[in-house]
Amino acid sequence: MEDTLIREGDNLDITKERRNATFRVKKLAAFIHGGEEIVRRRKEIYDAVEREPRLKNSVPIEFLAREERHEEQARRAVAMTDVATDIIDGSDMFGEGIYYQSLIMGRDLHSLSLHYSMVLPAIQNQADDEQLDEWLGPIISRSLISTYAQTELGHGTNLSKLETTATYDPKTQEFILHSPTITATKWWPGALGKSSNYAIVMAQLYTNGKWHGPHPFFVQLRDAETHMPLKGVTVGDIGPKLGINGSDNGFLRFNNFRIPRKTMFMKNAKVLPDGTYVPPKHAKLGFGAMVFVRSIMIKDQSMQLGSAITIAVRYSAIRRQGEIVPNSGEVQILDYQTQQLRLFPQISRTLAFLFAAYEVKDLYLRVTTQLQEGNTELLPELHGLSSGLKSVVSWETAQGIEQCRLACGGHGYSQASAFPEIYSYAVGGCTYEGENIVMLLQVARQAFLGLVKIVSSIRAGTAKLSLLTSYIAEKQPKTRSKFTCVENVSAEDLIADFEYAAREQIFYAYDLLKKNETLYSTPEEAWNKTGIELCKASRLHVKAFLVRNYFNYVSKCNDSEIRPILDQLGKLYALDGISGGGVWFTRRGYYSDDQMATVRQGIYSLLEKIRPNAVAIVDAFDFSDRELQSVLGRRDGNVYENLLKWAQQNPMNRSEISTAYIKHLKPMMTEGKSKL
Ligand SMILES: CCCCCCCCCCC/C=C/C(=O)SCCNC(=O)CCNC(=O)[C@H](O)C(C)(C)COP(=O)(O)OP(=O)(O)OC[C@H]1O[C@@H](n2cnc3c(N)ncnc32)[C@H](O)[C@@H]1OP(=O)(O)O
Ligand SMILES: Cc1cc2nc3c(=O)[nH]c(=O)nc-3n(C[C@H](O)[C@H](O)[C@H](O)COP(=O)(O)OP(=O)(O)OC[C@H]3O[C@@H](n4cnc5c(N)ncnc54)[C@H](O)[C@@H]3O)c2cc1C
Repeated sequence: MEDTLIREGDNLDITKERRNATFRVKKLAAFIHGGEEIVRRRKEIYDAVEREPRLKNSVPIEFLAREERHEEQARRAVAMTDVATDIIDGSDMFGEGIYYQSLIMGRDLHSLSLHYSMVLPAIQNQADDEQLDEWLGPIISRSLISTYAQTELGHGTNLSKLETTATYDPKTQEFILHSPTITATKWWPGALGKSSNYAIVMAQLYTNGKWHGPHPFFVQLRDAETHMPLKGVTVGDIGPKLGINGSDNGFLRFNNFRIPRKTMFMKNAKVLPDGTYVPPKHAKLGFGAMVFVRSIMIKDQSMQLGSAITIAVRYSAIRRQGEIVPNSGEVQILDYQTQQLRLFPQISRTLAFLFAAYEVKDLYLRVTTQLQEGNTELLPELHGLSSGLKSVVSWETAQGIEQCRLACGGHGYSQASAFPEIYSYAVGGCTYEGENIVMLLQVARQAFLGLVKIVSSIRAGTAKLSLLTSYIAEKQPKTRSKFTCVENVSAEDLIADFEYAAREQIFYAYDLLKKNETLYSTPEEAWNKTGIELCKASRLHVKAFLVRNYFNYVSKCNDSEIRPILDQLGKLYALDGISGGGVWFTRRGYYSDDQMATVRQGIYSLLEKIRPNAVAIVDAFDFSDRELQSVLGRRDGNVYENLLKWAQQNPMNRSEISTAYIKHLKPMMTEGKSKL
């Protein structure tokens, strides 16, 4: 990171903000990113990317039409991966990988996204030794391009009802892949339409007349030389989307397409030459690629929210609009209390999500090590943590980005702000890798070792609880929340408040489920009728995790310069959650009306404390202008002159007279004149 973010020629308001900060940005950046060495590496990577001519992003992506964008993103993806090993540690997908990619690709996916984010981890973790030998080389050398083809027109969430079949033929030792209906068409896979010549295909496995559920196969789709689809394969692009239009998300159909036996991933489940099926140690090991992306996307999402809030805070520091005291001059919009309430909680959320991303990364790595030793014990915990975080984080990120956009008024609506790109990219995370509500229901059913199962075992006194769930077994306090005022409240008290709310709702949802089981004829119907309350329980459970994890992470910081800032942001995160959560905290009088009013006072006082440091805090997220790609969020704060430049470089302004005028408007006006 740069020694100082202040330069000659910068906007005076933003410079003053930086000069008045009470801490050194470098220190906070080091804490946020996990140490000085990591920040130093970020700078090294940034410089290397800037030096590399092939990584120059000269075309402003937002002015490109879909096909041009797809082509430009393919060019960037190839250049990025050509030089990656000279610049980053490619094994660190959670850290250097995400950062490096964001510098080059911006907020978009591309021809190689799925190749690296799903296929590579699937091959590393689900291929047997022979398959690994055969597939890993071409994946790494990029002599083939691959994707992950699971979702179909008719089914995405419910994997057990996927319709694509893989029927084993022992005579030829082949599987026959087939799409029996229109709804069996694979639909959505990234880079499937035009880029990939291989795909992991999820298909229902049949051997010797028996069904064994969905299994992954590594399938060649296009000719290695001509890139034409192979006979029996129909493939194409599904068309423009809300975002990620650099990616050719595709459709795919098979017509009795034969593939060799060893194209089925065989580290876990196996089909022997005679068709005998050998089941895996854990039924869901074949879903590992999804768990990987759910784990990695938490950091990506927090960085999207972080870039949105950096843009909004910097812009709010240079934008002057209206007067607080009449005739005393227009104020920076950052001085409005309402603006602060819109923005500062997004700073806290970014940090809470980032610190949670560090935790899920650690768990993912532990589970991967365990799985290599054949131990599946921690898999359900990872499934729960990654599914729950994925849901809550992607939802709050999308809402937070939208608040940042609104907080920038009209300019927030322009592509020059970058908000449309950030939002349309990030909000995809609410849907892909498991629709958020569905994932919350998984949390209720299974996550953190199964909230629902936990409740019954706690009541029976037989619960085996992990660190993430042990609070559920604690007795609800009979007394009120200990909250008296923001100055005195401790991290432990705030964590206790969130655990109270989560515990209350978990037991409430459990009791309702049990009641519904007596009212409805099947447990599944009872489950459906309890769905809303179960989702609320999951959300509160995840929020309690986020608060606990935030304060645990921050407790490692002993630096008197930055610790107060982290404490203020943590308190704001928690108090904003309590104030917004209302009813969850007032149940059984746990929070009184007076306490709630004091919470709100506490928030106002935190906003005031954070205000002088707001620009410096977002500076510490360490986003370069290259990453932000936002005229509003420029480091130098020189927004207005650059908005004008941005508009002037717009291809529509290349000529004074537009074709729309020549073809349509001029004839109309001429005709109008003739009628005068
Ligand atoms: C460098 C920058 C990187 C940034 C990242 C950006 C890259 C983004 C690229 C985006 C690409 C997107 C790709 C995709 O979207 S791929 C398709 C993803 N699809 C889904 O996620 C589908 C969602 N559905 C499911 O996961 C399952 O069907 C569902 C979990 C909903 C149910 O599964 P199923 O019906 O098979 O199982 P049951 O409900 O019967 O449950 C049985 C038990 O198994 C447990 N379970 C389920 N899944 C798992 C798992 N993965 N691991 C461990 N355990 C699992 C489940 O909880 C049940 O447990 P219990 O019986 O104990 O209750
Ligand atoms: C940007 C993007 C990229 C993608 N990339 C890929 C890819 O590379 N490969 C791939 O295979 N797929 C990909 N997908 C597909 C994605 O994984 C699915 O869209 C996602 O899993 C949701 O499934 P669905 O579309 O079937 O939604 P549906 O399941 O039809 O969901 C529709 C609604 O029904 C509700 N619902 C569904 N089931 C239940 C239930 N059991 N209980 C309660 N409510 C329920 C949902 O909550 C939701 O509100 C991508 C999708 C997007 C948007």
